[in-house]
Amino acid sequence: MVLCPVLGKLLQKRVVLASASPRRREILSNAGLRFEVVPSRFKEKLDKASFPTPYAYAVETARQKALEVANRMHQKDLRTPDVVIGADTIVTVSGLILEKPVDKQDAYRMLSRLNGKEHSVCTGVAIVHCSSKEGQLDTEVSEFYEETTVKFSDLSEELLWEYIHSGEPMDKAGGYGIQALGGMLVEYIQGDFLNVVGFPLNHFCKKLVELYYPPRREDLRRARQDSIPPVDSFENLSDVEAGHSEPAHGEAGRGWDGPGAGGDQQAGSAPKADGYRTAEPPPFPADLLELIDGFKASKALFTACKLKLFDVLKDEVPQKAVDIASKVDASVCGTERLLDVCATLGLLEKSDRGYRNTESSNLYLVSDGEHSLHDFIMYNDQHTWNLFTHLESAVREGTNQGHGALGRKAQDLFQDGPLQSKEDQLRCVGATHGLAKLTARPAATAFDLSRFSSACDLGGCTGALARELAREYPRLQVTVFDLPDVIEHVSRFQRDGPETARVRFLAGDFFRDSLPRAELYVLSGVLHGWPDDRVHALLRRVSDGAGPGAGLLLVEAVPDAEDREARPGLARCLDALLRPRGRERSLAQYRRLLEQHGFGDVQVAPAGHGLAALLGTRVAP
Ligand SMILES: Cc1cn([C@@H]2O[C@H](COP(=O)(O)OP(=O)(O)OP(=O)(O)O)[C@@H](O)[C@H]2O)c(=O)[nH]c1=O
Repeated sequence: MVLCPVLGKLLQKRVVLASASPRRREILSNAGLRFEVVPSRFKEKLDKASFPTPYAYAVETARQKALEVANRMHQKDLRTPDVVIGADTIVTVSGLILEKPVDKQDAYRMLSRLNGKEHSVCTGVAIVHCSSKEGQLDTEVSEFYEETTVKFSDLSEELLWEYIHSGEPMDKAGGYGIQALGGMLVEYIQGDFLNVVGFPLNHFCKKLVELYYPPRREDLRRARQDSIPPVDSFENLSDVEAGHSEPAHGEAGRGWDGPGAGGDQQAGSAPKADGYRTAEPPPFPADLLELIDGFKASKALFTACKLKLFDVLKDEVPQKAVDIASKVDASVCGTERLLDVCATLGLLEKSDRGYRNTESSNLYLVSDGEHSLHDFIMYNDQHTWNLFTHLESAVREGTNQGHGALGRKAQDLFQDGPLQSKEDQLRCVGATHGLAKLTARPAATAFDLSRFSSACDLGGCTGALARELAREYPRLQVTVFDLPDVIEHVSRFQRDGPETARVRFLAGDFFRDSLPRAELYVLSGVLHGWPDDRVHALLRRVSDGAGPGAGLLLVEAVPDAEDREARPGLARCLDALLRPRGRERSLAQYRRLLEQHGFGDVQVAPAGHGLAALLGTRVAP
């Protein structure tokens, strides 16, 4: 029985596996393929340095292995095979290609390099379709590669030698066999297991589908227009429904021993259940597909930031993938793919000379830049990403009570208590700083605050807003009041400027410690993070400390109808559902809060990016 129908396409053909590897033979025969084995005599001695990437080397070696067998069989047998399959597996670590060890010392060197680290296993595969014309061999090669990441545990010398003495490493790329004793060395893998063992069966089947069931021309045309990759599933295919029996060769649709493949399917004219006739296909859902792919784009950005790709590329000089890969300690083929994705997303510029940052990436994505959003991105990767995996239960239960839909886990993510580690704290402070830099200026200039000579920014973090206030109002002295855990990290984010001298930092808890005296209190992005009882407690304290005529400036995201149509508003709307302790409030609710606590004459102004500013004046009690 053949689970993958496309393998049935090969049943009528003379298929040859050009490999001596017992693993490849086993994988393919377990899948139900019938084939002969003719090991290749091609010497694996291509000059590795002449290939732009390790996978290009593996693919070319696979191609040469298969072609050598095809040529030899054609000359000797006079009965040319229909299909010859060649493969080559290599291991790459820190830009170095490892093949099979030549002796035990070599195996030791390889395994020591892999010890405790991640590496890539890449298998190149070539599928050679052969035909004979007037005694001449004609070949058409299709090739691909698959990459899997493997992580080794920290292994002792003793264990490494014990493994080497078992004899297992000697005929295996990288000096180990994941399918046997070597499995014990491996902490985790990402990707196709069989690819590590020596043959990427899943990708092979997909490739056969591509060859034997090519997409209809109209789909190809549309896909090209919309730059959406074709769907690559090999399920639900049968000879009858596909109507093709031979592989297609690119646009030309050339076949080997039958009519050319790749032609259009017969377009029926009967209306289908969805109301469209097959001859008049519905509009291509490009926007929808872009939306479906949205999370991949975010994750690509997160990964590039995590690897600090943008730091490596902050100089103007373009760099090649291979150099970047070694600087970020990642596989060349993986890095190259990620770089290409970043270029497609407009985060990098790609030219013949290599890759380099765009202006905007230099500004926002380099980790130590003044306007860096690196910490904010990392925060999203580590916390928000996880949080959003709970969206379905939050929506089902419709609660943001913390112990409701999300349980303790989500509470931990938004840290009700003290932040867990210094590193976490620093990241949170950096994330807040990056965001505050974006919103500080419009918030500081939403109203004329020149009548105040002192201000206190409660929960003002690194002082991004405080500095903008001090810059805008030359006689204003600003105190930033925040938790000791936050103030501790503030110096990391300070830049020199004439306003610096008028900004001071004070550590304290605004729910417990006495608040500094000031003519203007500022609460920017604070209240939405607290439930009503805490908000009232805080506003009562501010109100008690404020003399008549003192101001209270609130800056908050306000979910009014207009805002919800904008994307940031949408995201915040979902955030609010997921946050365990905070609360979304309308403009009217914030206004009422101010008035309830003795701040009258409330003015409202937009503060940019979906934020609103409210300024109330303390009336005499
Ligand atoms: C990482 C790993 C590799 N291998 C074997 O390593 C050989 C690679 O060498 P190759 O040059 O690609 O193939 P070959 O064995 O020389 O055969 P050939 O195709 O004739 O060149 C293949 O055997 C693979 O299974 C395993 O069995 N398990 C593993 O975890």
